[in-house]
Amino acid sequence: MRTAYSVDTVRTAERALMARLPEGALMQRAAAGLAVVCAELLGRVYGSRVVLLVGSGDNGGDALYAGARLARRGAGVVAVLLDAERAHRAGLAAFRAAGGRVAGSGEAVFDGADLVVDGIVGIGGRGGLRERAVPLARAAAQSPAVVVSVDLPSGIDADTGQVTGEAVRADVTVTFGAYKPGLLVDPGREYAGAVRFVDIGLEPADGEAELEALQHHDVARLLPVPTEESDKYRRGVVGVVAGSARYPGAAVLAVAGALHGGAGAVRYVGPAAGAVVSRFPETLVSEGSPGKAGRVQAWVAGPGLGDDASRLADVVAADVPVLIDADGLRLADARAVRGRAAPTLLTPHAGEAAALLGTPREYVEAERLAAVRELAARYHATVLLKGSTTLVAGPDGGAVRVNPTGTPWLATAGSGDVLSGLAGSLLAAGLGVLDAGSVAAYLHGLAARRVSGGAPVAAQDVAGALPGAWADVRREA
Ligand SMILES: NC(=O)C1=CN([C@@H]2O[C@H](COP(=O)(O)OP(=O)(O)OC[C@H]3O[C@@H](n4cnc5c(N)ncnc54)[C@H](OP(=O)(O)O)[C@@H]3O)[C@@H](O)[C@H]2O)[C@@H](O)CC1
Ligand SMILES: Nc1ncnc2c1ncn2[C@@H]1O[C@H](COP(=O)(O)OP(=O)(O)O)[C@@H](O)[C@H]1O
Ligand SMILES: [K+]
Repeated sequence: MRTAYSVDTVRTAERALMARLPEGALMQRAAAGLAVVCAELLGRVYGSRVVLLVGSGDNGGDALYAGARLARRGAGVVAVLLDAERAHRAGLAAFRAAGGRVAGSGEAVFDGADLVVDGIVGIGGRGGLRERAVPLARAAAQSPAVVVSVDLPSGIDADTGQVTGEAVRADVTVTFGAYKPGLLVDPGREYAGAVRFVDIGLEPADGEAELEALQHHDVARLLPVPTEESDKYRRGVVGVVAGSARYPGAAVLAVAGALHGGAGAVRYVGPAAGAVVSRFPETLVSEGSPGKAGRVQAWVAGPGLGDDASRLADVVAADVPVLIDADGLRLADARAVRGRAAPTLLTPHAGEAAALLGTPREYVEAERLAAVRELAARYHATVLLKGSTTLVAGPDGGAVRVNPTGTPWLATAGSGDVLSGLAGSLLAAGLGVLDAGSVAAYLHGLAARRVSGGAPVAAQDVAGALPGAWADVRREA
């Protein structure tokens, strides 16, 4: 599991570690790691040209010490100081002693640069970039040089990933001691480029993580795998309430996802039974009410219902885990959802989340982490917020899961229906609700990447690639 920690938690861990180490040791560890990554990116350090953007805090200090290391190896390193009076004193002295040079005012430092090191501001930053730093961020973006951000891209909020105004766009971010949430959650994540982690010995307290990202081995451990004793009922039955005369395809896609989620059988209840069976004859179909469809271990309700709320109340009243998606989020009775005793998983995209919260969509997109937590608390439900960064939050606080797989090619009609079916099937197979949501998002994203390879994908191809994604996870874990 990869974990990310808030600035407060990082600061506490930093103080504890600093108390045990000689002064300056932590910054030396950070700068050494940063210099190693810079050297790797340069290929040949000797004769290369490096520009440091140096703010007046320790983030600038890291850049200066790393610049000193590169200068000693024969790079031509020039530092642009945002505030000459307040630049990290010892770092600047070391930089100069190593042959580094401070840029004069108006000097065209970016011309011919191979690498720009962004040490403007790190976890001490508040708000978007200050005015004086903005032209530097723009010039770095326009230059062909590789941009490396120190700890995090200057201007992104470390705790939330929010970007207010301008921020540095990095090709690579070298982060120290702990991942920060803003590196894993959009929009900040997009500014960070590839994130490299440098271990400086920091040990944030157990249970303090803000975010968790599953990795292959975590997912492999959670996947439901049948044993000798299994039969289709013991593996779990998932019920799908989706589709309408107008949107039969949503039912087909949700069933496609459900068939690949590990449940032993899929029941479909609704008016698209004909379309479902002609595509997936293995589905058990009925047209009446969900309450009369036979036993299931979890329900998926909502995709493609249109305005037909008639089958929802039965599902919301069921005493098994229920996933509510798409039209179901609009149609379900909020009080009944909040009052459920069995686990509930809501899977809105940003627009649906905004409608549930009564906020503008822009708020959800800018502050995904706050939005998903707020929704989970308000509905006493686990919430999977879809989009460029998929987050899954439980109703009782605790770390939010952030999905590390996926591709923007997933933004295609019907791919959310596949995800609902998949997650519902994992619920029916017995996974906890946070695990079912995050494992589904992981496999879904992996399947999309597998099938896309940089080209457009259709939702049914994502469903078709799910078995391959399972196999990859189990083989590579
Ligand atoms: N944690 C660890 O274990 C380790 C941490 N280390 C490093 O220390 C870094 C944190 O250093 P830090 O605390 O000195 O703060 P930092 O990020 O340099 O920012 C403060 C400066 O930025 C300014 N400023 C503020 N907002 C701004 C904005 N929007 N736009 C522009 N400027 C802005 C602010 O100005 P002021 O408000 O004072 O006028 C002040 O001058 C951390 O990220 C990591 O790199 C490693 O060395 C070792 C291990
Ligand atoms: N920019 C993006 N990058 C990555 N994944 C995305 C992006 N936009 C949407 N997705 C994913 O695509 C899927 C779309 O689901 P949804 O919005 O419900 O579409 P539909 O209702 O048409 O099925 C979700 O899994 C979501 O996380
Ligand atoms: K930075």
